[in-house]
Amino acid sequence: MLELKDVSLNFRTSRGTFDHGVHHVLDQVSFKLYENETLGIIGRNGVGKTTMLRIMAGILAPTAGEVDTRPGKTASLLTIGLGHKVDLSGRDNAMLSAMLQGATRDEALGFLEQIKEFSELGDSFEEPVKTYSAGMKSRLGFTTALLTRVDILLVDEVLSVGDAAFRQKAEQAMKERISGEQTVVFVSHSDAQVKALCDRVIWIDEGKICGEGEPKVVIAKYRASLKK
Ligand SMILES: Nc1ncnc2c1ncn2[C@@H]1O[C@H](COP(=O)(O)OP(=O)(O)OP(=O)(O)O)[C@@H](O)[C@H]1O
Repeated sequence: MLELKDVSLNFRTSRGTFDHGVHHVLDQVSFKLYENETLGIIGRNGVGKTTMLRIMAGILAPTAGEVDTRPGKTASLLTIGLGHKVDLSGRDNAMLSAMLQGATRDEALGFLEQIKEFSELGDSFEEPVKTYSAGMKSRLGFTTALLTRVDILLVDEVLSVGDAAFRQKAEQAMKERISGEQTVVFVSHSDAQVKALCDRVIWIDEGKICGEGEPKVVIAKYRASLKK
């Protein structure tokens, strides 16, 4: 479905702490994403998980290496608050996001009432997003992405926000979506979520893949490494 071949990513930085102002985030990372699987990506803060998702979504170009996506397949990144136009209402943002994720205008219009209902935003759906709390923004972002269809869903930490009731509902909805014919890459710091949702896990550290395979096994190795 999608393959990373020897992908490296460097960021230029003004800080002198990195090698000559270059921060090497990913170093020749290669893996394949298979159709209908849910692949988890785990690792410490700042190791490059979000960066990897952004490369897979085509938002960032790798410094070296290649990303091959099967022709005609769309990948969409689901993150909180990214891309909201804050002066527009929740409804207009939902419409825009749905269309950006490949829905036609008529399809997007058809989604709006479902998005309003699932997100439980009520009358706030018609208010500008700049008046929303973080939890309200996450409800809008999550619901919009949940209801639109993409071939590869790239999910970045979206299940960790919102209040307990919405989180439970979001997890359940994500589970249903994943159990169907959906290819997913899932970044999360929650072991329970990764174990519940993922078929396979990749553990990233120091720019490289440190472990790969069965979620339970890889998570145990990752957790043990943190205690050293
Ligand atoms: N636009 C940028 N310019 C410079 N450095 C960046 C940029 N984006 C990310 N970085 C750096 O790249 C590294 C990887 O960041 P990334 O957000 O991918 O990590 P992460 O594994 O998703 O972290 P977390 O678990 O905290 O969300 C970090 O050290 C970060 O500071």
